[in-house]
Amino acid sequence: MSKDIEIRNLCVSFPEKNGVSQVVTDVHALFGEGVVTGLIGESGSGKSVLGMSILQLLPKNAVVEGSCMYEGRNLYNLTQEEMRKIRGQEIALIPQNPSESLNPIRRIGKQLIEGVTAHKSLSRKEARNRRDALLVRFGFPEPEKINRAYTFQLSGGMNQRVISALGLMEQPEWVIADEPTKGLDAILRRQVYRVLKEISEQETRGMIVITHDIALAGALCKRLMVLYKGTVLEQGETAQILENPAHPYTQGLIASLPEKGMHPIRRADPGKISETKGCRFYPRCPYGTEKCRKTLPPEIQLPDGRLVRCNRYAGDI
Ligand SMILES: Nc1ncnc2c1ncn2[C@@H]1O[C@H](COP(=O)(O)OP(=O)(O)OP(=O)(O)O)[C@@H](O)[C@H]1O
Ligand code: NI
Repeated sequence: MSKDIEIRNLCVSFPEKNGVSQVVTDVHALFGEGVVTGLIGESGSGKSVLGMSILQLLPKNAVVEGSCMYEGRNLYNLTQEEMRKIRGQEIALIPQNPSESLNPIRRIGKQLIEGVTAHKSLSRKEARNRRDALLVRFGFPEPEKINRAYTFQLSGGMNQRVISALGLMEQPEWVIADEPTKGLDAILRRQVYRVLKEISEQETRGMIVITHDIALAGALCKRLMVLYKGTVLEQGETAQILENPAHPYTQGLIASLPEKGMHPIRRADPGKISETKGCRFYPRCPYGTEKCRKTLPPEIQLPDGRLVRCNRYAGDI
């Protein structure tokens, strides 16, 4: 049975007072076994929504259409009971907001072993050993101090690392790490990167890393998916995308990196903002045409294998 995670035709919307707000539109993604895939894109592009959809962790009012196949089952159709068996043990999420996931009135050490002992995947002693070893790997040389602490006594960056350890406690087959290096200084970022790299090579079947940290994505991920306003504009091998971005948005994203001179992507043309039918990037695109304004470009495969959703590669403009 395939341990790939394959998303097809994913659309996610939220009902609003004046209609619906569609935040993910027709996403296809194959997260292959043995591959670390990075999801990159500006704030609000739908990275976390996509990640959370896999584990049915979106709020109840979210409307999720499409399929997410894993081991022959569509995860979007599983009951909460079936989903509970998958979360944490098969596929674990390291969430974006640690403070929402940690209990404010329980000591960190207890929280880290709770899930494992409830699922009986490890004995109490094994669970404590794994917890302490993970804490050391995530940059806490004296784990007993952290174990005794409460979440409010820790900094944002410390909580972020605690939540990474928590996500890995049950030795999941898959890890979805949402901004694992957020709030960390350069040294700790490198440390977290090294641990995730080791874990992806030694323990997991695959990993999805959601990040704004393109350096992290470049170092850790074999493949990248670039999201913009809920659509995937480019996906393929990391080296191809970073060295030779094809989509005008990816080109802009890379040109805005500090090492590339920090040239910001230009703002949306106010006259074009209301265009909603065509390419999502049309209002900001330096190459936008009438065709881009009117229709969502198809996903086009380039000779090197990557997929790009842009009319410039459709061959007829
Ligand atoms: N519960 C919700 N109700 C309504 N809209 C939502 C909800 N959750 C997310 N959204 C909207 O969905 C869009 C995508 O949000 P998402 O959190 O996935 O972005 P993101 O790419 O992870 O951004 P960031 O990098 O800031 O974390 C945003 O426009 C957001 O406002
Ligand atoms: Ni997010």
